[in-house]
Amino acid sequence: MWATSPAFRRQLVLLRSLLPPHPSSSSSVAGRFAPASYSSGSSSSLRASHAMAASAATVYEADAEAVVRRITPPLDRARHKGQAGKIAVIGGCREYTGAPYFAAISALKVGADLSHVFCTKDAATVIKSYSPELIVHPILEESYSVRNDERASVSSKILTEVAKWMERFDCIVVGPGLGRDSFLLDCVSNIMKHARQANIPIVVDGDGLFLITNNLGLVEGNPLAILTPNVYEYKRLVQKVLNCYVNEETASEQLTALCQKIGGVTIMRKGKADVISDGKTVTQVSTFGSPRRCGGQGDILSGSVAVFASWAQQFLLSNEQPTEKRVNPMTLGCIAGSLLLRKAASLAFEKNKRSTVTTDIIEFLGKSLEDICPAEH
Ligand SMILES: NC(=O)C1=CN([C@@H]2O[C@H](COP(=O)(O)OP(=O)(O)OC[C@H]3O[C@@H](n4cnc5c(N)ncnc54)[C@H](OP(=O)(O)O)[C@@H]3O)[C@@H](O)[C@H]2O)[C@@H](O)CC1
Ligand SMILES: Nc1ncnc2c1ncn2[C@@H]1O[C@H](COP(=O)(O)OP(=O)(O)OP(=O)(O)O)[C@@H](O)[C@H]1O
Ligand SMILES: [Mg+2]
Repeated sequence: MWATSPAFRRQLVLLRSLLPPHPSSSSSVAGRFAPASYSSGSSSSLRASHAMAASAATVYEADAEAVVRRITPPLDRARHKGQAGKIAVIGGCREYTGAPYFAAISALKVGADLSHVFCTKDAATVIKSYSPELIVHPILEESYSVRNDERASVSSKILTEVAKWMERFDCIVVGPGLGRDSFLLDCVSNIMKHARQANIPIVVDGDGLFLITNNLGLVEGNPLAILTPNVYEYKRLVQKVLNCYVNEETASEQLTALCQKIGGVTIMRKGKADVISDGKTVTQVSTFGSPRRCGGQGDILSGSVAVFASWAQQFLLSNEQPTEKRVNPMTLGCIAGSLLLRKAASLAFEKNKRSTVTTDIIEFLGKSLEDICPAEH
């Protein structure tokens, strides 16, 4: 049984060791963890359901605020530009310019220093006009703009152009507003392979999930890959990988199985609660956000997760925990990103009610982070 396995116990210890000591510190696991359904999400430890004796896919309610506080780097005056993170979004085509913009600007608003967008030429001018803060590379091409006999050379030119930048990025987000053009997706597959070789963490969302669902080799066995499926994207993944339908009664087991079958990846299944697994533990963030389901919230999430995942990696590296004792930084990134989006959505809804849209939520990312983790303390 996973719940009683040494690896499971190690994960519990790791999650605890990352977080600050609990005021009512006790050696018992029960003193530190509580069933997910009892959790307010505001204690200083990660809470779990049914403690150690629980079933294989026990779901933990993360103390997401503690995670955010822990991994967010201080605003150290000695730091230079770039040290708080350089993020790239691969997405943006004729149809979609909002999604890559939301993801890239959210990365900046959360605290990254630089945010790039690699998109098609059609999308680039539009995205630039939304914001001068973003660095926009109009390099992707769709089938309609490339002759058959030019495809190989255009594809290799695109890869060369992105590869020039790749090593500088702390995380890339593949998919928001990417579209599903076959030539463009082939080029993006090459970019993903290159990112993997360079050990760059990668958040796969939107049409990036469409791409990998049909080409699992792009993420198989990659511990630096985070998949953030919505309800449709999850359904497609489960059907493709597990060859069955989504079953809510065995939801956490199914999520764990999905991660294990793909191998090594972290998956955040978005919904009423965001449920996160790396195939070993299952954690959820269920802090209430907003009842508005306007399009684009997943894009904010992917940009935010990219920043937090890179901060979590840095945090764990600089705190020198032995490898076998490390919490998965990708999981921490998902937990933090989910909480921040939900807090911002809640504040935006309080102000705008039914008219709340994605840009309103982005406006509150700063305040939400400030409330949890003040810039000056
Ligand atoms: N403001 C913006 O720019 C925003 C842009 N956005 C961007 O939109 C893109 C799609 O993401 P989404 O979330 O709408 O697709 P999703 O929920 O999987 O599917 C819903 C239904 O639609 C269908 N379908 C979708 N795409 C299709 C296609 N190309 N061609 C054919 N069918 C397609 C799909 O059908 P199925 O695939 O199941 O057959 C399902 O039934 C993605 O790049 C995202 O980032 C969003 O982030 C929101 C804000
Ligand atoms: N039923 C729900 N109740 C509460 N929050 C939800 C619900 N569904 C989604 N969310 C929140 O909205 C965020 C975005 O999830 P959603 O399923 O809308 O993604 P998406 O469809 O990929 O979004 P996008 O329109 O950006 O593509 C999730 O992180 C989650 O916090
Ligand atoms: Mg989406």
